[in-house]
Amino acid sequence: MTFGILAESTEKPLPSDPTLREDVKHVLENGYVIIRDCFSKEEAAEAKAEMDRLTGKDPIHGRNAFEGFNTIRIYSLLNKSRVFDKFAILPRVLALNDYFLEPGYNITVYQTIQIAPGEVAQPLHYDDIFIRRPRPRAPYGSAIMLAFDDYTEENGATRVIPGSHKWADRKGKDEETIPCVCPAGSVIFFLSGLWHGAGPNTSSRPRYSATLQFCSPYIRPIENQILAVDPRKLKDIPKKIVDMMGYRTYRPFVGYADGLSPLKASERMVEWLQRPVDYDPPTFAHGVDSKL
Ligand SMILES: O=C(O)CCC(=O)C(=O)O
Ligand SMILES: [Fe+2]
Repeated sequence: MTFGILAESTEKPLPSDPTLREDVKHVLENGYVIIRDCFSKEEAAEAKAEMDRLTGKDPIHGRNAFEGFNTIRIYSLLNKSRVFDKFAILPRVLALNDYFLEPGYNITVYQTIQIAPGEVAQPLHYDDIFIRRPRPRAPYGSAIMLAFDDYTEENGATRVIPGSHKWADRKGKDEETIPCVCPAGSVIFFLSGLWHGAGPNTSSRPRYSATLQFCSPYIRPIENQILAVDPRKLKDIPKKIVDMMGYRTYRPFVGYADGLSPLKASERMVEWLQRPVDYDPPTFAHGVDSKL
Protein backbone atom coordinates (compact mmCIF):
# COMPACT_ATOMS: atom_id res chain seq x y z
CA MET A 1 0.00 0.00 0.00
CA THR A 2 1.22 3.48 -0.77
CA PHE A 3 -0.90 5.81 1.32
CA GLY A 4 1.88 7.60 3.13
CA ILE A 5 -0.67 10.02 4.47
CA LEU A 6 -1.93 7.44 6.88
CA ALA A 7 1.41 7.29 8.56
CA GLU A 8 0.16 5.28 11.51
CA SER A 9 -2.08 3.01 9.46
CA THR A 10 0.21 2.35 6.50
CA GLU A 11 2.26 -0.03 8.52
CA LYS A 12 -0.87 -1.84 9.55
CA PRO A 13 -1.84 -4.97 7.65
CA LEU A 14 -5.35 -4.98 6.23
CA PRO A 15 -7.87 -6.63 8.59
CA SER A 16 -8.57 -10.29 7.93
CA ASP A 17 -12.36 -10.01 8.33
CA PRO A 18 -13.55 -9.73 4.70
CA THR A 19 -16.26 -7.09 5.31
CA LEU A 20 -14.03 -4.87 7.38
CA ARG A 21 -11.21 -5.36 4.90
CA GLU A 22 -13.36 -4.05 2.03
CA ASP A 23 -14.53 -1.08 4.14
CA VAL A 24 -10.93 -0.23 5.08
CA LYS A 25 -9.70 -0.53 1.49
CA HIS A 26 -12.46 1.81 0.30
CA VAL A 27 -11.60 4.36 2.98
CA LEU A 28 -7.87 4.20 2.30
CA GLU A 29 -8.48 4.86 -1.38
CA ASN A 30 -11.40 7.30 -1.22
CA GLY A 31 -11.43 8.72 2.30
CA TYR A 32 -14.99 7.51 2.92
CA VAL A 33 -17.24 4.48 2.64
CA ILE A 34 -21.03 4.12 2.56
CA ILE A 35 -22.22 1.27 4.79
CA ARG A 36 -25.78 0.15 4.18
CA ASP A 37 -28.07 -1.64 6.66
CA CYS A 38 -26.29 -0.37 9.76
CA PHE A 39 -29.60 0.08 11.51
CA SER A 40 -33.24 -0.72 10.78
CA LYS A 41 -35.93 1.42 9.19
CA GLU A 42 -37.79 1.23 12.52
CA GLU A 43 -34.77 2.63 14.36
CA ALA A 44 -34.51 5.39 11.75
CA ALA A 45 -38.21 6.23 12.21
CA GLU A 46 -37.77 6.27 15.98
CA ALA A 47 -34.82 8.67 15.63
CA LYS A 48 -36.87 10.99 13.41
CA ALA A 49 -39.76 11.00 15.88
CA GLU A 50 -37.34 11.79 18.69
CA MET A 51 -35.85 14.65 16.67
CA ASP A 52 -39.35 16.04 16.21
CA ARG A 53 -40.10 15.66 19.92
CA LEU A 54 -36.88 17.44 20.91
CA THR A 55 -37.28 20.15 18.30
CA GLY A 56 -40.78 21.07 19.45
CA LYS A 57 -42.80 23.83 17.92
CA ASP A 58 -40.24 26.63 18.00
CA PRO A 59 -37.05 25.31 16.50
CA ILE A 60 -33.92 27.39 16.48
CA HIS A 61 -32.21 27.45 13.09
CA GLY A 62 -28.53 27.74 12.30
CA ARG A 63 -26.78 31.06 12.96
CA ASN A 64 -24.30 30.99 10.08
CA ALA A 65 -23.72 29.31 6.71
CA PHE A 66 -21.91 26.38 8.30
CA GLU A 67 -24.74 25.54 10.70
CA GLY A 68 -27.19 26.39 7.89
CA PHE A 69 -29.81 29.12 8.15
CA ASN A 70 -32.47 26.58 7.13
CA THR A 71 -31.07 23.75 9.20
CA ILE A 72 -31.93 22.63 12.72
CA ARG A 73 -29.07 21.16 14.73
CA ILE A 74 -29.64 19.60 18.14
CA TYR A 75 -26.34 19.73 19.99
CA SER A 76 -25.29 17.77 23.04
CA LEU A 77 -27.42 14.83 22.02
CA LEU A 78 -26.12 12.55 24.76
CA ASN A 79 -27.65 14.84 27.38
CA LYS A 80 -31.06 15.03 25.76
CA SER A 81 -32.12 11.56 24.79
CA ARG A 82 -31.17 7.91 25.09
CA VAL A 83 -32.62 7.09 21.65
CA PHE A 84 -29.37 7.94 19.89
CA ASP A 85 -27.04 5.85 22.08
CA LYS A 86 -27.33 2.78 19.86
CA PHE A 87 -25.97 4.70 16.85
CA ALA A 88 -22.83 5.65 18.78
CA ILE A 89 -21.68 2.06 19.13
CA LEU A 90 -22.35 0.56 15.71
CA PRO A 91 -19.91 -2.36 15.38
CA ARG A 92 -18.84 -1.68 11.78
CA VAL A 93 -18.11 1.95 12.62
CA LEU A 94 -16.14 1.14 15.76
CA ALA A 95 -14.18 -1.47 13.80
CA LEU A 96 -13.18 1.21 11.30
CA ASN A 97 -12.25 3.59 14.10
CA ASP A 98 -10.16 0.86 15.71
CA TYR A 99 -8.27 0.55 12.44
CA PHE A 100 -7.79 4.22 11.62
CA LEU A 101 -7.64 6.02 14.98
CA GLU A 102 -5.46 5.93 18.05
CA PRO A 103 -6.81 3.55 20.73
CA GLY A 104 -8.78 5.56 23.27
CA TYR A 105 -10.41 7.84 20.67
CA ASN A 106 -13.19 10.10 21.92
CA ILE A 107 -16.48 11.54 20.74
CA THR A 108 -15.93 15.09 19.56
CA VAL A 109 -19.39 15.92 18.13
CA TYR A 110 -22.78 14.24 18.32
CA GLN A 111 -25.68 16.24 16.92
CA THR A 112 -28.73 15.81 14.74
CA ILE A 113 -28.94 17.73 11.46
CA GLN A 114 -32.31 18.41 9.91
CA ILE A 115 -32.01 20.23 6.60
CA ALA A 116 -35.18 21.97 5.46
CA PRO A 117 -36.32 22.36 1.85
CA GLY A 118 -34.69 25.40 0.27
CA GLU A 119 -31.46 25.07 2.24
CA VAL A 120 -28.35 25.83 0.21
CA ALA A 121 -25.19 23.72 0.16
CA GLN A 122 -23.04 23.86 3.28
CA PRO A 123 -19.59 25.36 2.66
CA LEU A 124 -17.14 22.57 1.85
CA HIS A 125 -14.71 21.76 4.62
CA TYR A 126 -12.86 18.96 6.30
CA ASP A 127 -13.66 18.30 9.93
CA ASP A 128 -10.18 18.67 11.46
CA ILE A 129 -9.54 21.94 9.60
CA PHE A 130 -8.73 23.62 12.94
CA ILE A 131 -5.63 21.45 13.39
CA ARG A 132 -2.87 23.53 11.90
CA ARG A 133 -0.57 20.73 10.81
CA PRO A 134 0.61 20.11 7.24
CA ARG A 135 -1.53 17.92 4.99
CA PRO A 136 -1.70 15.19 3.90
CA ARG A 137 -1.45 13.59 7.29
CA ALA A 138 -2.67 10.71 9.39
CA PRO A 139 -6.31 11.26 10.38
CA TYR A 140 -6.91 12.97 13.70
CA GLY A 141 -10.48 11.78 13.62
CA SER A 142 -13.39 10.30 11.73
CA ALA A 143 -17.06 11.07 11.26
CA ILE A 144 -20.23 9.28 10.41
CA MET A 145 -23.40 10.65 8.93
CA LEU A 146 -26.44 8.66 10.03
CA ALA A 147 -29.10 8.59 7.31
CA PHE A 148 -32.47 8.57 9.08
CA ASP A 149 -34.09 9.37 5.72
CA ASP A 150 -33.19 8.01 2.32
CA TYR A 151 -30.33 10.20 1.18
CA THR A 152 -30.97 11.60 -2.29
CA GLU A 153 -29.17 14.19 -4.38
CA GLU A 154 -32.30 16.36 -4.14
CA ASN A 155 -32.72 16.29 -0.34
CA GLY A 156 -29.15 17.29 0.44
CA ALA A 157 -27.27 13.99 0.77
CA THR A 158 -23.81 14.67 2.17
CA ARG A 159 -21.40 15.46 -0.68
CA VAL A 160 -17.80 14.26 -0.64
CA ILE A 161 -14.73 14.65 -2.82
CA PRO A 162 -13.37 11.11 -3.16
CA GLY A 163 -9.65 10.93 -2.52
CA SER A 164 -9.39 14.47 -1.13
CA HIS A 165 -8.07 13.13 2.18
CA LYS A 166 -4.77 12.72 0.31
CA TRP A 167 -4.61 16.35 -0.80
CA ALA A 168 -2.14 18.87 0.52
CA ASP A 169 -3.31 22.50 0.51
CA ARG A 170 -5.84 22.36 -2.31
CA LYS A 171 -9.33 23.65 -1.51
CA GLY A 172 -12.32 21.51 -2.47
CA LYS A 173 -14.71 22.90 -5.11
CA ASP A 174 -18.45 22.17 -5.32
CA GLU A 175 -18.15 20.74 -8.84
CA GLU A 176 -15.70 18.10 -7.59
CA THR A 177 -18.17 16.64 -5.10
CA ILE A 178 -20.43 13.64 -5.48
CA PRO A 179 -23.59 12.99 -3.40
CA CYS A 180 -23.58 9.99 -1.03
CA VAL A 181 -26.91 8.61 -2.19
CA CYS A 182 -28.03 5.76 0.09
CA PRO A 183 -31.15 4.39 1.80
CA ALA A 184 -32.25 5.18 5.36
CA GLY A 185 -30.36 2.92 7.74
CA SER A 186 -27.03 3.67 6.06
CA VAL A 187 -23.98 5.28 7.54
CA ILE A 188 -21.38 7.30 5.67
CA PHE A 189 -18.00 6.93 7.37
CA PHE A 190 -15.22 9.35 6.46
CA LEU A 191 -11.82 10.45 7.67
CA SER A 192 -11.44 13.90 9.22
CA GLY A 193 -9.25 15.06 6.33
CA LEU A 194 -11.87 14.47 3.61
CA TRP A 195 -13.42 17.49 1.88
CA HIS A 196 -17.22 17.31 2.21
CA GLY A 197 -20.37 19.25 3.08
CA ALA A 198 -24.13 18.90 3.21
CA GLY A 199 -25.77 19.24 -0.20
CA PRO A 200 -28.53 21.76 -0.99
CA ASN A 201 -32.06 20.54 -0.28
CA THR A 202 -34.09 21.14 -3.44
CA SER A 203 -36.76 18.61 -2.46
CA SER A 204 -40.03 19.35 -0.69
CA ARG A 205 -39.16 17.47 2.54
CA PRO A 206 -36.56 17.87 5.25
CA ARG A 207 -33.50 15.59 5.38
CA TYR A 208 -33.26 13.93 8.82
CA SER A 209 -29.80 12.83 9.90
CA ALA A 210 -27.21 13.02 12.62
CA THR A 211 -23.46 13.32 12.66
CA LEU A 212 -21.23 11.58 15.15
CA GLN A 213 -17.57 12.46 15.06
CA PHE A 214 -14.57 10.95 16.82
CA CYS A 215 -11.11 12.32 17.55
CA SER A 216 -7.76 11.03 18.70
CA PRO A 217 -7.54 10.96 22.49
CA TYR A 218 -4.96 13.76 22.61
CA ILE A 219 -7.13 16.22 20.63
CA ARG A 220 -9.41 18.71 22.34
CA PRO A 221 -12.96 17.65 21.42
CA ILE A 222 -15.02 20.15 19.43
CA GLU A 223 -17.95 19.80 21.82
CA ASN A 224 -16.81 19.24 25.39
CA GLN A 225 -18.87 16.17 26.28
CA ILE A 226 -17.91 16.35 29.95
CA LEU A 227 -19.47 19.80 30.31
CA ALA A 228 -22.30 19.13 27.88
CA VAL A 229 -23.83 16.13 29.65
CA ASP A 230 -25.18 16.13 33.20
CA PRO A 231 -22.79 13.74 35.01
CA ARG A 232 -25.67 12.27 37.02
CA LYS A 233 -26.86 10.64 33.80
CA LEU A 234 -23.67 8.68 33.22
CA LYS A 235 -25.10 5.61 34.94
CA ASP A 236 -27.79 5.44 32.23
CA ILE A 237 -25.33 5.67 29.33
CA PRO A 238 -23.55 2.57 27.94
CA LYS A 239 -20.02 2.33 29.38
CA LYS A 240 -18.38 2.37 25.95
CA ILE A 241 -19.99 5.76 25.27
CA VAL A 242 -19.06 7.13 28.69
CA ASP A 243 -15.47 6.13 27.96
CA MET A 244 -15.61 7.88 24.58
CA MET A 245 -16.96 11.02 26.25
CA GLY A 246 -13.51 11.36 27.79
CA TYR A 247 -14.24 9.79 31.16
CA ARG A 248 -11.20 7.55 31.09
CA THR A 249 -7.59 8.54 30.92
CA TYR A 250 -5.46 8.15 27.82
CA ARG A 251 -2.28 6.23 28.48
CA PRO A 252 -0.41 6.83 30.62
CA PHE A 253 -2.53 9.43 32.48
CA VAL A 254 -3.78 12.22 30.16
CA GLY A 255 -7.06 13.65 31.41
CA TYR A 256 -6.69 13.08 35.16
CA ALA A 257 -8.05 15.63 37.63
CA ASP A 258 -6.34 16.12 40.97
CA GLY A 259 -4.80 12.66 40.60
CA LEU A 260 -8.25 11.10 40.12
CA SER A 261 -9.72 9.44 37.05
CA PRO A 262 -12.10 11.82 35.25
CA LEU A 263 -15.04 9.62 36.25
CA LYS A 264 -14.16 9.79 39.96
CA ALA A 265 -13.54 13.52 39.63
CA SER A 266 -16.98 14.03 38.11
CA GLU A 267 -18.60 12.17 41.03
CA ARG A 268 -16.69 14.50 43.32
CA MET A 269 -17.92 17.50 41.33
CA VAL A 270 -21.53 16.40 41.82
CA GLU A 271 -20.88 16.19 45.57
CA TRP A 272 -19.11 19.57 45.62
CA LEU A 273 -22.07 21.29 44.04
CA GLN A 274 -24.30 20.15 46.89
CA ARG A 275 -22.09 21.67 49.59
CA PRO A 276 -20.65 25.10 50.39
CA VAL A 277 -17.41 25.85 48.53
CA ASP A 278 -14.40 24.17 50.16
CA TYR A 279 -11.60 26.76 50.24
CA ASP A 280 -9.30 24.32 52.00
CA PRO A 281 -9.60 21.12 49.94
CA PRO A 282 -7.56 17.99 50.76
CA THR A 283 -4.04 18.25 49.35
CA PHE A 284 -4.02 14.62 48.19
CA ALA A 285 -7.48 13.74 46.87
CA HIS A 286 -6.23 10.48 45.40
CA GLY A 287 -5.00 8.87 48.63
CA VAL A 288 -2.24 6.26 48.76
CA ASP A 289 -3.65 3.31 46.84
CA SER A 290 -5.87 4.90 44.23
CA LYS A 291 -5.39 4.03 40.57
CA LEU A 292 -5.90 6.37 37.64
O1 LIG B 1 -25.09 17.44 7.06
C1 LIG B 1 -24.21 16.96 6.35
O2 LIG B 1 -24.45 16.26 5.37
C2 LIG B 1 -22.76 17.27 6.66
C3 LIG B 1 -22.56 18.01 7.94
C4 LIG B 1 -21.13 18.30 8.22
O3 LIG B 1 -20.26 17.98 7.49
C5 LIG B 1 -20.75 18.98 9.48
O4 LIG B 1 -21.62 19.56 10.14
O5 LIG B 1 -19.54 18.96 9.81
FE1 LIG C 1 -18.32 18.13 8.36
